[in-house]
Amino acid sequence: TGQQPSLQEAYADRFRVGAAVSATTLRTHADLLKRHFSSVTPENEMKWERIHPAEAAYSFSAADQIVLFARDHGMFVRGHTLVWHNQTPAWVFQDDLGQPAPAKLVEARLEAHIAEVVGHYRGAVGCWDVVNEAVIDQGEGWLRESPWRKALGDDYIEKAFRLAHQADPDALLFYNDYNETQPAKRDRILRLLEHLLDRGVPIHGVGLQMHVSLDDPDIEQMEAAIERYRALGLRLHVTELDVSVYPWVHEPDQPQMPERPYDDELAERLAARYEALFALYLRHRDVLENVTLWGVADDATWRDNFPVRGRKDWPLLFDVNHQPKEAFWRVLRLA
Ligand SMILES: Oc1ccccc1CN[C@@H]1C=C[C@@H](O)[C@H](O)[C@H]1O
Repeated sequence: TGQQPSLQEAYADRFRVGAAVSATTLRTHADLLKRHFSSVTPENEMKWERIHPAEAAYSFSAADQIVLFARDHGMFVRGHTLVWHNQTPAWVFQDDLGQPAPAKLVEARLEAHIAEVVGHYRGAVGCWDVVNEAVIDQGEGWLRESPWRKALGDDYIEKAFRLAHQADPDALLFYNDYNETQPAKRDRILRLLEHLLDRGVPIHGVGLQMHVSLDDPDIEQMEAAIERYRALGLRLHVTELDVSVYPWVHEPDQPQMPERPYDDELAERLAARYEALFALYLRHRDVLENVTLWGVADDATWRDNFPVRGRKDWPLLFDVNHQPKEAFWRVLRLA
């Protein structure tokens, strides 16, 4: 990476360029991380199932490694994520007989978790994805029927934000979601954000996951959504950008595209897509402060197992040998 121009230096006066990391990729991808990124997000190490595996047991060591690496290299840290319906252990919602725990017990656990985790990283984590994916994808409702909502009702979201703010008044607090530019879901997210803002809830930004494919969603749809979110006066972060070379098939009964090789045609289509995405982000750099990719290189991407387990994907800026792809050069030249 010595001779490579630095991506985060090229974008330094536009927005931070970040990457999701694990305690492993901290080592295996260290050179690329140090050279090209100015923000890191623990991909899994701060999720409830990892950091608070049992009621009386917190496990900070893996996330601490990431936070210390970031501190050593002057990188911003995005905390991910305090309240989510996935990767949260069942004990949180159960009493000691394995029955659904009463609301007061679940609320006490929420309070303890946020106080302990946000308190532990106070001054080291610059912002938190306080609540992840609380809004439904399809259908007529609004909020997802998550274990949190079942136990605590709709205002678990407000509670989580207020608890996080109490634990670290200086941390910026974000709501994070995916399919966030799809108009119907966008409008449900906007309804939630307006509800929180109207109630004076301490929320500072919206996290746009931007898990996209080569051709969808289109830039116009994304820009229309960005215009709506920024109109609320919130900061924007792109939090989990990756560009799958496969179409996003939502319907479980629909066939998924079979694995395809990463050839020159794909390399060019991916490069053009990344160029269009970063041009969009640059148009909104006055409120878009952080663009984080959900990984560093194609040898370590969650997309190899979602939505199809074992189907190789090629969604990031560096290839399986940690070399810059055409997409990297096109993004760099845009700065
Ligand atoms: O949770 C989902 C469900 C369906 C589609 C996409 C998502 C995206 N969900 C993201 C992806 C990977 C995880 O590591 C992140 O924590 C999560 O925010």
